Amino acid sequence: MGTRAVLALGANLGDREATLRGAALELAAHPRITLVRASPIVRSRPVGGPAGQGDYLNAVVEVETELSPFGLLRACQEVEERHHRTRTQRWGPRTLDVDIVVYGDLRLDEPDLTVPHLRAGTRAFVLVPWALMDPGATLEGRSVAELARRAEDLGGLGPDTIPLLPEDPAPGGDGD
Ligand SMILES: Nc1ncnc2c1ncn2[C@@H]1O[C@H](COP(=O)(O)OP(=O)(O)OP(=O)(O)O)[C@@H](O)[C@H]1O
Ligand SMILES: Nc1nc2c(c(=O)[nH]1)N=C(CO)CN2
Repeated sequence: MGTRAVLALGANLGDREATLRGAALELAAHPRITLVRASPIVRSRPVGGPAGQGDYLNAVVEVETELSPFGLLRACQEVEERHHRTRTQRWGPRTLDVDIVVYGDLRLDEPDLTVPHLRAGTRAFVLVPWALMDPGATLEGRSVAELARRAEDLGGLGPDTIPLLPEDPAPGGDGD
């Protein structure tokens, strides 16, 4: 029995939809990661960072994994790396971010890994798709849907959504 974890995906460069879909499928293809369910994609204005960046597409996925927290971080970074490689462009804004939002009930504060993710509880671009995927979800005992309502908004974008996966897994997710 693995651990349930929630991962946040974000992209604001290139073919953002294709990047998010590719990332979800690559995570699902990992031998020690099972994709349980996925949120729809939401659009949001960039939070922080330099001015003039394009809008983001964000989504979250729930996975079950036998990887350790650092093993899962590494798997996320491998997926990021694959999408950061742009042969024609110099280093620029990233095409893909994959963050660990929660890993079971674990609390960890290491130099390279903090879970739950430090800023997840205030980021609408994480909380809104998470609540859409799992209306009953909690983050450190608090309702994710409630946190999503209290977070800063998506910058005037959304709530129109785009499916992340061609065919969403059945509600509840554990159809095996
Ligand atoms: N929960 C986490 N998920 C992913 N990376 C994390 C986490 N906690 C700490 N990190 C560390 O953060 C680093 C990634 O920083 P990065 O430059 O991607 O931050 P960012 O995505 O720009 O900002 P933010 O952390 O606010 O999302 C990684 O090297 C990783 O070691
Ligand atoms: N809307 C939005 N803003 C961001 C995002 C993101 O994924 N979506 N990621 C960031 C760095 O992780 C910084 N700002």
